[in-house]
Amino acid sequence: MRKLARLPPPRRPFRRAGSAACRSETGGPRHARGRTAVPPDHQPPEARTAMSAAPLDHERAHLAASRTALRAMRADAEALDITDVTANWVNAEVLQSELDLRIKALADLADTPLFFGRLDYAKDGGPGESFYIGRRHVHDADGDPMVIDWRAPVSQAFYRASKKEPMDVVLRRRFGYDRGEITAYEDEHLTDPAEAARSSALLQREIERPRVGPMRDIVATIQPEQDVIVRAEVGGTVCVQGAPGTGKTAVGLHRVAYLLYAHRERLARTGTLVIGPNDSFLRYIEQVLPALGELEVQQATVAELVAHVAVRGVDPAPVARLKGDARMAEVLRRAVRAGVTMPAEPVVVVRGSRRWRVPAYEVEELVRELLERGIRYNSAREALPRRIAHAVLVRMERAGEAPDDRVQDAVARNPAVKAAVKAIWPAVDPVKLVLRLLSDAEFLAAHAEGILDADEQRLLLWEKPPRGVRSARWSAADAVLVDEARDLVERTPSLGHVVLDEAQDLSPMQYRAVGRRCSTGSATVLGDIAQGTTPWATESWAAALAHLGKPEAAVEELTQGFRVPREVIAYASRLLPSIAPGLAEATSIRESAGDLAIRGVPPGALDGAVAAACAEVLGGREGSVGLIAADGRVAAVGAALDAAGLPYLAPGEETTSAARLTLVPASLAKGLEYDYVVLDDPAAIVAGEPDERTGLRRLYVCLTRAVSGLTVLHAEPLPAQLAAAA
Ligand SMILES: Nc1ncnc2c1ncn2[C@@H]1O[C@H](COP(=O)(O)OP(=O)(O)OP(=O)(O)O)[C@@H](O)[C@H]1O
Repeated sequence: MRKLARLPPPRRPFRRAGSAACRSETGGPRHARGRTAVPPDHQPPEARTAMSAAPLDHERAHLAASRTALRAMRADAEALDITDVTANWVNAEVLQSELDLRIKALADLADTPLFFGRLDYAKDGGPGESFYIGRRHVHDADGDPMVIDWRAPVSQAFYRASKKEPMDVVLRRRFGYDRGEITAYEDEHLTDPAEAARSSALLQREIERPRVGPMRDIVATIQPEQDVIVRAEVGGTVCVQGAPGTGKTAVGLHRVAYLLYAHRERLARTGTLVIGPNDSFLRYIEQVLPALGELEVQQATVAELVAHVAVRGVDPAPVARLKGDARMAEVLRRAVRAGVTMPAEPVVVVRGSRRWRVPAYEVEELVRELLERGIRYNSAREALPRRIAHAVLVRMERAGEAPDDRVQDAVARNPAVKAAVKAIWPAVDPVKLVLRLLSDAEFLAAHAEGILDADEQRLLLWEKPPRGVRSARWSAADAVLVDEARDLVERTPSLGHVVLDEAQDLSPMQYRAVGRRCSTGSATVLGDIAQGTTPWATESWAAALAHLGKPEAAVEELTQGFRVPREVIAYASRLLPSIAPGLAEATSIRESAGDLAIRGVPPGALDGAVAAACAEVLGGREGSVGLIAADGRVAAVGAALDAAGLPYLAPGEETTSAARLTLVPASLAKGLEYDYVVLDDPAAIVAGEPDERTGLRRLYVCLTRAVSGLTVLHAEPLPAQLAAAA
């Protein structure tokens, strides 16, 4: 935890009340107890035979017993008296807070199924062991498992076993729930050649459940290709390229939960961090890990990680792009060491009646050696006095003295040595250094020579140099430069694991900033090249991973889409040839037709039409509704909603069954999803960005936020790439 102290204070610990009720209220169709939740005519014969009451009663009894066992585990934890086992109050405090976390983690959430699956194995040709798979481990009074944690090795087969590779499983059973009660189950006999492979209706129902509130966990329905990423080794960095809605964020969060389970001690020491693009996104995802019992994960934006200066300025795109260029790292490296000056005078140390003289050329050798070793600036600065002291000690020994370590320490602290070190290796303030680089043309030229051309150097310089650190209008990219300079001076502590979401938007210098926070750990890098909407967005994962310092990372691709209906993703994918020519269109597990409506309206009638479309959707459908509009149109459509008497939320505010409409500026739509999306004026969204490709990418992001349907309204002609589809 010490290392985490360098991060901004823990953000909203993963806690929030109020979503549970709304989840159960929108938990899908209601069915009588004991009946499967899947309409009978959609069921294969195997599922229908599984509807008989007896097995359901058996499973419900196991659920009730598991709940009782969980309550007993919690009561045990609450009853623990730690006064006798702790040596002092500090230990007691630490132990008590761990205990409190455990008690919290053992809470039984009434509407969250304690287990969602069952695995049966065979033994000697007869029935063998069977395991219930759930969100957390539950054991009975004898310590025998009632429910196995989904992250345990045993549970892997639940996600990966198939007819082709049954992994010794004879039966996989999935449970359907309604408000915490088992209402259905579905069996797959993996070793039965007569049973045809089929897709799971329960799985489909779970995936298609209307969305309200923050992101949910997907433990019950993780897909085999996702599971491979979730359970990848902690030592290696994994990069996931995936089209919108393929589950990248979900996979990243479940990976953290998995790693904390499999390597809890190590990661508790070193820490884990989830990095997201903005605050609304972080609020949207913040409940997933607590729902999985993980409360100790930090989350931050890149801007928060590098908040060493107050950011008040905005760079024009070409300037920001240049400041984010990896070449800036070399300019900074040179500038940080610029103050190192070779000595002109010997160092003379007086001790008692003797004077010891280390000639200038010998001190220079020591300095050069430290420079070549490439250690951090301050480490070298700390090492130099000891090196000089060592040179003095050698002379003492030659003169017949027998100095010990204490003498070396004393010499290193001698005023003459200190003064020499101060002159040779002066202290560097990273903020002042960057300030000087951006305001002093000569200083910049001296260190950028051969790296940046004259035009680039001009671009970097502030038009009017600020008077000091406080009055400077620092930009977001400047803060990253300061972070780099700080790391050159003193090593940034590394965490055990970092999940970097929406990674495609980072500049090379931002990748470096994230990379130093996992330099001795590993990372999960998630993104989609087609959704890159910054002027410096990465064009290739190989380049991004190299800047991150993890060039060896494996790049996996997810192509199965869980969010966007087929018709909508096909429409949005019309943009792909213009925005990311190499990328394939995502598939969709959502088949239903009629999810897409494109409506042209007369000029002047757009605002009213948009409000009317929102009212129509709110009246006719359940789930959340997102109205996405170009940032410059938000005020106008907001006024239209007000006029129509439609209250709305801002992104990141939690939707509930009573407040389902959110007005989302296009710039904040990334990573979010809404059950139904009304999209205002695509042309304005494109025009809101500095260039057409970025505009089309922004539009691609906005078009792919919908879970069950999308209505596009436009008064201006649609962008040519979309018009073809319309
Ligand atoms: N295996 C799964 N089972 C059920 N739902 C899933 C599964 N995988 C993903 N989802 C759901 O699909 C939706 C999209 O997932 P997610 O936001 O993680 O996708 P993404 O790839 O990060 O999208 P984007 O690129 O748009 O940010 C979420 O609601 C998520 O819960």
